[in-house]
Amino acid sequence: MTAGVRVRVPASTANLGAGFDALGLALGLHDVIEVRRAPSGLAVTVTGEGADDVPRDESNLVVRALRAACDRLGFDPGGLAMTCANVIPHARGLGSSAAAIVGGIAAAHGLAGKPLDDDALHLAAEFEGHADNVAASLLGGLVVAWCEPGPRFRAARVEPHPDLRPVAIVPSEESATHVTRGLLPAVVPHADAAFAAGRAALAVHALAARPDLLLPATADTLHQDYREKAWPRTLRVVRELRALGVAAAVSGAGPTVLAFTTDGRVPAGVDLTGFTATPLSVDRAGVRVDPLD
Ligand SMILES: Nc1ncnc2c1ncn2[C@@H]1O[C@H](COP(=O)(O)OP(=O)(O)O)[C@@H](O)[C@H]1O
Ligand SMILES: N[C@@H](CCOP(=O)(O)O)C(=O)O
Repeated sequence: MTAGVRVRVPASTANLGAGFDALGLALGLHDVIEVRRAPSGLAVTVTGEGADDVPRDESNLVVRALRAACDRLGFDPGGLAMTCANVIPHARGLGSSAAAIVGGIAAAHGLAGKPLDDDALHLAAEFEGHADNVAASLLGGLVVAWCEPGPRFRAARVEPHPDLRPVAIVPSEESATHVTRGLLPAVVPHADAAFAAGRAALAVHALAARPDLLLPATADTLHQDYREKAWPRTLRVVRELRALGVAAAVSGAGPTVLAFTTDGRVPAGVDLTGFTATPLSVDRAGVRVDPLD
């Protein structure tokens, strides 16, 4: 048991085209959470993203995930003083909720002196409802996530190609993931499912070994068009970039556009008014937990 922990947890982009709920990539954009043991009670301080919105009590997502992980570990942390320095934009499709959940679970494991394990991934995915973002934040790099009967969430990490330079093109407006999941149909045509299976498999190969195949690899038939009415400008940017040969896709549930490049550039000629384009690195390490004095 330690006096406190510092957790650094990466953002993520999910789906990567047609890999709906299955593929994720960790990004070099990190929230930092510090949790110290205290005699009693709960004190939460939040700076940066969500500072005006997120709750400071037991309903805070980081705290809820931390408590759930402590329960699973049979560990009573006592009182807690937590500070969250948030950088990942909220409700933009860059996995802020997944990072909050993984951050809370990682803090619990750090305080209890237990390594992160497969149960931590399953718990995080249960919280989030799907494993693609949480697996990326937990493991780093490129992840393939799936769910076994039980249900039991699992994921495998794949080393991304060293030349990958993602660019996040982030609009100012927000879009809640649960809202745009509600726009998805219960069934899709078999031909669309077959298209998506091929492209998602190709995406893993392209992101790991063949960046020259990223354009066909990031085409989607499973979610983007169904969600268009939530963020029409996002899909316009995706289509314009793809027409210019850039492997662009909706990041997670949107509204951010993710351009999978090898030079960190997006071409001039696409109207990005209202968006901010930020080149990012790929996070290869996943969540990091360090003891505090
Ligand atoms: N660091 C955080 N601390 C507390 N709550 C958070 C944090 N990050 C995200 N959330 C919660 O998750 C919501 C965004 O989740 P979601 O709609 O899934 O979008 P995203 O694509 O950013 O994960 C926020 O509005 C907030 O309620
Ligand atoms: N597969 C999920 C991914 C959601 O990612 P987020 O970053 O938008 O939370 C989906 O498409 O709903």
